[in-house]
Amino acid sequence: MSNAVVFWSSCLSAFEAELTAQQFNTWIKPLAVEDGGDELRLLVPNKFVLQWVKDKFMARIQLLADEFFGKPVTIALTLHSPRTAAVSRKPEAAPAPTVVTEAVVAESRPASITAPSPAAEPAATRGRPVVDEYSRLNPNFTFDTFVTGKANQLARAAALQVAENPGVAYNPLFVYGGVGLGKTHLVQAIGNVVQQHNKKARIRYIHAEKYVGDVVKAYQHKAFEEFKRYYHSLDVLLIDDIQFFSGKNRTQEEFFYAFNALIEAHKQVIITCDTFPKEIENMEDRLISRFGWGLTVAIEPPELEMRVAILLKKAEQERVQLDENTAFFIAKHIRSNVRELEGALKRVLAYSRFTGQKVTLELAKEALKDLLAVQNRQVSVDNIQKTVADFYKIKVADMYSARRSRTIARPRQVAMALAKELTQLSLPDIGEAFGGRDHTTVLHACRKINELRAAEPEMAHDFNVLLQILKN
Ligand SMILES: Nc1ncnc2c1ncn2[C@@H]1O[C@H](COP(=O)(O)OP(=O)(O)OP(=O)(O)O)[C@@H](O)[C@H]1O
Repeated sequence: MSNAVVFWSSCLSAFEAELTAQQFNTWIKPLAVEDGGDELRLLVPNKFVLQWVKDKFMARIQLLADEFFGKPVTIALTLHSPRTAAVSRKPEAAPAPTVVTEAVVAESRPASITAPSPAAEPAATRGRPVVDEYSRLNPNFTFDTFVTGKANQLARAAALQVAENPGVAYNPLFVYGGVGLGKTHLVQAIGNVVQQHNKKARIRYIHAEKYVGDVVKAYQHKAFEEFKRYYHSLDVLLIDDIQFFSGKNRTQEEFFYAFNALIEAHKQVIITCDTFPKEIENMEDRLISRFGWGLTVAIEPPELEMRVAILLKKAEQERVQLDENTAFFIAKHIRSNVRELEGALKRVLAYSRFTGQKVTLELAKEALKDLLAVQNRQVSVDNIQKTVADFYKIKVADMYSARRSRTIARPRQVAMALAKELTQLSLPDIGEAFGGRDHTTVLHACRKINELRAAEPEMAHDFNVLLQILKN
């Protein structure tokens, strides 16, 4: 199909205009085009994107293609990515040879860190497992109890795929997002489904800090062989908050071998983290690059309606009647993360039990009075301006100045978006606090920052960090 590239570039422009930046960057930008003779071949990086593009965008692409070429065009969606090679079941598509080489090197590490013979094992530790076999899955962390919204729908869809096809769909699955946004819940939901489908599956959920502890134990007991045997024999390894590996070189090395062994054997690895892989500090490059082999998905802070839905769901689980007005009140005031939202609801329910009164809006206001007072006191526009100026190393005065250079204007927009998110002020009020700017400028800033948060992991990260600082 000649002119395939020209067509694709016009198609990209059309989609860029029609979709949000997040949709465009997630679904359309990763595609490439190839001249397939009689047909047009669209190269897709993984099965997940393939299915989504097929369902949501194919009709539009077909229309654009027929228009461009002036005749009906056959379009083939084809999987094409080094990553898909790494996760394919086919033996020839196993991970790159370097992995095998490095795994072999692991076997011949210095004697001081390899397992001693049983006779050399200290009597006190003989027979004591270096890693306990208990798989700590919380049975309440299921897909059914996980409320879905824009903030987590992609992560949830990917998690479901992995739960249905462990070791095949995306390996590893890397879920990242701020504190208390449901990462642990979601990955444990995967573990629970896999366990239900296969009672014998060896599933290990472990918090990264505990894994570091296991490495230390293996050191102390000179039992790295046992450690390795255990971790390399799993069917599913769920490792939570991997940012805790930062700067822990020996742990990273051990995890590298476990990771390679599992991926090579088509066993599922699922990782959570508080940031995008490339932003994890003091983490070996070879690990960071491997984190991106499968699928990396974000969980964003939930928007208002989703927070309300979560509250209603939690109340239902507690068999408590919660009306929407009260749920909206709580959700409007507790914006930082789901854990805090849950905490606020628990407080309301405890207050209701304690006083023997039904849960009403009045009761919620009373129960959360202290919490909200602290919150309102803390988050003022002044506070936001100062925090953001410190964060980006600019002067606080630039928050109200007329300067328009990018290094000043962008942090100012971030501060405006934070003011919208964290205070009850109206857009004109916020404009006023930023040097008498028009409310449309504030609106534009909020939209722009939301777009950037969706499109650029760095902005999403900065914004979340600032939210956490301001809420604490
Ligand atoms: N979408 C959701 N639906 C229902 N409950 C949720 C949702 N998101 C989070 N929660 C609940 O919020 C609480 C905190 O979630 P979780 O522990 O999974 O967060 P996290 O992202 O792993 O946090 P951390 O970074 O601190 O490890 C849990 O009780 C969880 O059930």
